[in-house]
Amino acid sequence: MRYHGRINPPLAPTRHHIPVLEIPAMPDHYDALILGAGPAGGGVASRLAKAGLNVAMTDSGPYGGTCPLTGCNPKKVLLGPADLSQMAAHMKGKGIICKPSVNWQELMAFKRTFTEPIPERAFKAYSQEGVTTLTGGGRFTGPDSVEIDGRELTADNIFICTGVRARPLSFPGAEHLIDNAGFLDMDELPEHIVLVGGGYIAMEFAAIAHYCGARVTVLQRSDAILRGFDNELSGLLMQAMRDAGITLLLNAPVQFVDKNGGRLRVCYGEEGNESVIADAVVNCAGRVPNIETLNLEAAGVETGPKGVQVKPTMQSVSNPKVWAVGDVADTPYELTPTAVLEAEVAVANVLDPAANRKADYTGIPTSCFTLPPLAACGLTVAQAAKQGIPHTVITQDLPSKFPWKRLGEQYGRSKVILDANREYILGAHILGHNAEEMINLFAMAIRNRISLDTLHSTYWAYPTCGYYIQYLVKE
Ligand SMILES: Cc1cc2nc3c(=O)[nH]c(=O)nc-3n(C[C@H](O)[C@H](O)[C@H](O)COP(=O)(O)OP(=O)(O)OC[C@H]3O[C@@H](n4cnc5c(N)ncnc54)[C@H](O)[C@@H]3O)c2cc1C
Ligand SMILES: NC(=O)c1ccc[n+]([C@@H]2O[C@H](COP(=O)([O-])OP(=O)(O)OC[C@H]3O[C@@H](n4cnc5c(N)ncnc54)[C@H](O)[C@@H]3O)[C@@H](O)[C@H]2O)c1
Repeated sequence: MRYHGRINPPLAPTRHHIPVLEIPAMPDHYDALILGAGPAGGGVASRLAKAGLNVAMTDSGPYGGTCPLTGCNPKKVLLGPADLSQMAAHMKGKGIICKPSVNWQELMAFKRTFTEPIPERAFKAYSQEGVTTLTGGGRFTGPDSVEIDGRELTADNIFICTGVRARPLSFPGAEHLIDNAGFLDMDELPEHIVLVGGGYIAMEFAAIAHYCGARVTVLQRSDAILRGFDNELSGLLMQAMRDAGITLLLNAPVQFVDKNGGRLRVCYGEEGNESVIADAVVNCAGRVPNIETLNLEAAGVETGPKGVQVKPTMQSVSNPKVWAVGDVADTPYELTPTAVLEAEVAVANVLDPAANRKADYTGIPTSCFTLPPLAACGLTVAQAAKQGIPHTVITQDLPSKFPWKRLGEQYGRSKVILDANREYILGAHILGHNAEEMINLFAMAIRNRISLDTLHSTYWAYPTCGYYIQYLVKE
């Protein structure tokens, strides 16, 4: 029997191309069927196929998922010139005489050299690994059966790896907003851009747009940004971004958006009495799981507001044939490394159910790629206090230390949480140039319980930021 994968409309507007391939004859039953070909689904599919299982994977959009197409990687490419521009601003009067200007069209063309080859490359790579690669959205028809494009497949294990998408907003005029995919693929840099929200995506996009030359307004509905990060450091980041010229408004819920000539009027505040005129408005108001179209009731799969409810083994709490991995699973993180971690855990449990492997999130690092970046790993001070863990906090200002001073950095701070005996690191929080790299060293120390003695007996390259870690863990 021959199967022709159908090209479904992608979830969000995208330029990516789904290859139309003749799929070889395929059975109706698989050892594993995976819905979603992002880092989570791909991680599961590759590992199970390598272990010799009969695996099929489908995606309703382009292969690759959010991270390489509309998330981590394109964002980091756009951040390159923004980073240079920020550095030049800090070095003004210290040897730099002109401000770099960014050619957005050229930058976008460069970004597309990363994103455009991904879907076809990923599709082919999984096929070559022995995965039956399908296209089309999956929809459960029973506890172990899924319909894809009119055809029913059954599997011993079904993996939900469908990710998350921008939260639909309900205020009038919400249809005028673009999402992360739209922002990261804009043909022109708008003169004035409004970002709705105050989390990772809003802050990162604010840094990119501002340092690439746009006027930026962030409208955050609550009284803080970047919840979950250390409050003092996120407050300092807010100060740094405001000083750089970004308008960052707290307690500013958007009430409605309407068209004003060729531009958009964004009305915000409790009564909607305040307004700004913008050329683009971006929905950065959090993410919701892609589960509505899966017909999970047919499979008896329980869900909550954060997605599919799973045991620490990544198995559904209500259907032992179903697993959920990555952003769509109701677990503590929505990050690429944790999607991979969860894929490893689920695969280990499918291959050896007696292993009963559980997801362990100890020492997962995260970085918000703002300018300056804010990175974190392990406990915050508030969490250590709430959990009643005796601890010591060591705070250091970075701009006075050589690696940051030589770059003219004005904002930077580290906060390291040690156990009460000052033997081990419980948490690390860094705001400043290179924070996103330094946090990896803290992650290694926290996850592997490396003692401060060992850190102190390590010799670091001088004069790197890493060299200064020894000073960040002592007063
Ligand atoms: C702007 C942005 C920047 C980010 N930056 C970072 C970063 O710097 N570092 C980091 O660690 N994380 C970052 N993330 C998060 C990271 O992208 C995600 O954690 C990661 O992609 C999760 O992988 P996933 O496979 O679970 O989901 P996804 O990558 O979203 O993949 C899900 C796949 O499922 C498909 N799908 C959806 N519904 C169906 C269906 N019914 N049937 C079949 N397929 C379906 C989708 O088309 C998609 O391909 C960022 C996210 C965004 C939005
Ligand atoms: N560098 C990174 O690793 C990176 C970058 C981007 C995204 N991500 C991942 O993606 C996830 C999603 O990012 P995000 O920025 O969308 O979410 P977020 O959870 O970080 O922030 C959501 C923001 O939207 C606001 N908000 C929520 N509901 C709202 C509403 N109805 N109206 C207006 N504002 C509202 C919240 O107050 C918050 O400020 C992150 O939690 C993170 O796990 C990671």
